[in-house]
Amino acid sequence: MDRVLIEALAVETVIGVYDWERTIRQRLVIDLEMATDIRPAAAGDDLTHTLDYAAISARIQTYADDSQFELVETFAERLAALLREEFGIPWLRMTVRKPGAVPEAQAVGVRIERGTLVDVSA
Ligand SMILES: Nc1nc2c(c(=O)[nH]1)N=C([C@H](O)[C@@H](O)CO)CN2
Repeated sequence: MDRVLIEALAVETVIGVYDWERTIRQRLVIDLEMATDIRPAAAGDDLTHTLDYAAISARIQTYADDSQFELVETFAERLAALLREEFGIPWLRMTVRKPGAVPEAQAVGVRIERGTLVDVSA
């Protein structure tokens, strides 16, 4: 199935398990792959028939502004559920990276896939 992409979306949020992390905002970087059939939008050149990556990016920003989880797992899981429900996304793959959390690593984080991937192409 086709995908609409958002790559390396940077957000600031309260995230972390340690006391010092509860008082600051840290950067998370999100990659999102969303399954959808893009042909209806392409046929009519019509944004209303596809997943609007600008609207979804804006929703992720407000979610990050308002959330204060300890684990990146919780941040990712709840965001995936919210996006699937609000935007009717049948399947998504989301990577949430926390740069700088482990100084020796470029980034650490989680990757999840949620929903059902139905191939309607061909
Ligand atoms: N699997 C996870 N491991 C860790 C997390 C996390 O969210 N998921 N968080 C931390 C700390 O908050 C860390 O990022 C502070 O540097 C440790 N391990």
